[in-house]
Amino acid sequence: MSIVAPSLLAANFLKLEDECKMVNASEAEWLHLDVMDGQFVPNISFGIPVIEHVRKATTKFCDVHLMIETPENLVSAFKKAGADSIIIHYEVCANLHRNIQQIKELGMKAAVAINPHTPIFMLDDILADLHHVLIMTVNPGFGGQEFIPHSLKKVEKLRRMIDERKLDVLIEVDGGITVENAQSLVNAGADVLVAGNTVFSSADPKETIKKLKACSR
Ligand SMILES: O=C(CO)[C@@H](O)[C@H](O)COP(=O)(O)O
Repeated sequence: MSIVAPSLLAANFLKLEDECKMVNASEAEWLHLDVMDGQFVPNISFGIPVIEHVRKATTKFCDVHLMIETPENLVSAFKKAGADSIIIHYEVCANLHRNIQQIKELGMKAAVAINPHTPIFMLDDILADLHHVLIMTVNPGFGGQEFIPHSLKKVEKLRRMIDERKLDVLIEVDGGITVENAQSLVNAGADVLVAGNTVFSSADPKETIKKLKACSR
């Protein structure tokens, strides 16, 4: 069974409480929260005050994906807002090891995201310090984009790297995940499926979450 993480970016922002209730009542274990700064990615989403409110409405593990520059300046504010895990981008962190330690010292699970152009081997010396790795399967910044097929190979490579070293690191995939392609990602080695539009634009979101969750290796 996979871990499903609905991405709130695709929710109806006028009805966030209802959207959280729907996720609470579903089989999803995580809620994925996309924070964008308009600098690292060409879009702005939501930030700390929204996450503080969502935290009160959700019973799920809050997985906060920081698509921002200098994430280290805001990590403790996101902890206060209720984050359970923080994902920072490999591409913006000159002191990645230090930044990961900072997240862990604050009592959160630490994760690194890599963009479609960043090879898996860049994670070689940080992998053992992570709770999960987020492989971006679209270019970050927008929901509703098409899955980049090459990502499957990256998931396979990372799975091999984790298994060969007998590490306990989860692989999360994010972007263009659908009920149709989810099983192939899980076969390749993914553990956590982030899904925005597939869930929130679905006629029956809870049933869609159930179908994603049923994907297993
Ligand atoms: O981080 C991002 C986009 O930058 C994702 O989390 C999207 O929110 C996924 O949306 P869908 O592709 O599933 O609609």
